[in-house]
Amino acid sequence: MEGFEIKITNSNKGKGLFATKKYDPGDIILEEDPIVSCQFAWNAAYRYLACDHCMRPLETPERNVRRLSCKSDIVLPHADCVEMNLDEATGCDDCEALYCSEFCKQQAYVTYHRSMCHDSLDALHPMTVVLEEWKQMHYPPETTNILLLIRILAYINQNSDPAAAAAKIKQFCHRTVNEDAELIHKLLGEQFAIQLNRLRELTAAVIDGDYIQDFLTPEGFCALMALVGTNGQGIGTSPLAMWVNAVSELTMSDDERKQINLYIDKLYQYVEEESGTFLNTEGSGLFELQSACNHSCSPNAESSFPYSNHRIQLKALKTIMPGDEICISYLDECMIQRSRHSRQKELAQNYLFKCWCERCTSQAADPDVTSDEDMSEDEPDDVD
Ligand SMILES: C[S@@+](CC[C@H](N)C(=O)[O-])C[C@H]1O[C@@H](n2cnc3c(N)ncnc32)[C@H](O)[C@@H]1O
Repeated sequence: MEGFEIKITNSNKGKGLFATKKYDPGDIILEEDPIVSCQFAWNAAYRYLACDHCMRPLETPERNVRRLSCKSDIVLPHADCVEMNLDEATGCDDCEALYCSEFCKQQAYVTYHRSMCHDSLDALHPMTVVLEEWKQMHYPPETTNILLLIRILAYINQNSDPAAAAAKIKQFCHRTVNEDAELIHKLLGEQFAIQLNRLRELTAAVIDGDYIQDFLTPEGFCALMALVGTNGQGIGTSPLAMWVNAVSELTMSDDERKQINLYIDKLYQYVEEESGTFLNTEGSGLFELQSACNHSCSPNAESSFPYSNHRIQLKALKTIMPGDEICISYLDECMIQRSRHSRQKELAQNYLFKCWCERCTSQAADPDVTSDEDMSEDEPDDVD
């Protein structure tokens, strides 16, 4: 590892990512492909077409914007500024999995797909059953992903050193049995114990192997679900965003630029009217380095997916000095502006931890953040 290391922060936050050199704003800290990733089941069900391995969109920006806005007559200008290479797309010979390239098809096959491949038209196949049942338990937005969990198990099974692969997975952030159960309760709701057991049985019917037995016991499966819930990194790609980025790079006159920006605003308005905020090809992945990155309400780094696939990039937002902890925000831009009380509530509810970042623990007042919404919340706010 160059420029950073993973070490224990303190007993409240566990491990963290620390700089070993100076980074200036905009510097790339790391880039990484996930151990495994996959698209959310609901996202795929709504025909957000993506490579089954790297999540690269498999529809053109024009087709994407037509589908999301329900306007079949939209013709995007400068459509050819986005290179999609859709003619390189290829399918698995035995099931319905679609890939953006022969490379992804091979990567998937050697990493996890060989032990999971099934005829997806067979409604009774255990894989189809587990995914259908998962979809009934989870309507978008999804917080975790049963297919990701099965891919993790398949990755262990297919690894040339399965014992080392299992040990690597066990090193991801995990908690006590009770904390895991609390997290799953939160993820699945009141029926969680029954549902968890059902998912465990269905998963065991899909995949089996000597080195994954620990993960298929009731406790082991609960811990694995919690591991996916706390370490699974959301991945989002969008053909429309690819087009918008590519258009912003084109040389044009000020007047043309003004026109195209107005046109883009209009497109997003159409899309929002029909599809709300459900715009991206979404899924999650398990990243070895990125998952060591803790949350801060005053982050010094941010992650993104600049290649429109599952490869993540971590970039400095501020100057980071050697020895500093590198933190991202798990909260969205709007939530991060709100008071300590609101942020803590959101993190406790959706991520099940009490935030020990510097902004939350500092005694200094932070008067910039009280919004009307904060003030109308149940408790008086301890404005930071
Ligand atoms: C993706 S992991 C980050 C790495 C983790 N600290 C570890 O030891 O592996 C996310 C978990 O780290 C902990 N965490 C992250 N940011 C935190 C913060 N600001 N305060 C307290 N705990 C935090 C929480 O337990 C959270 O579920």
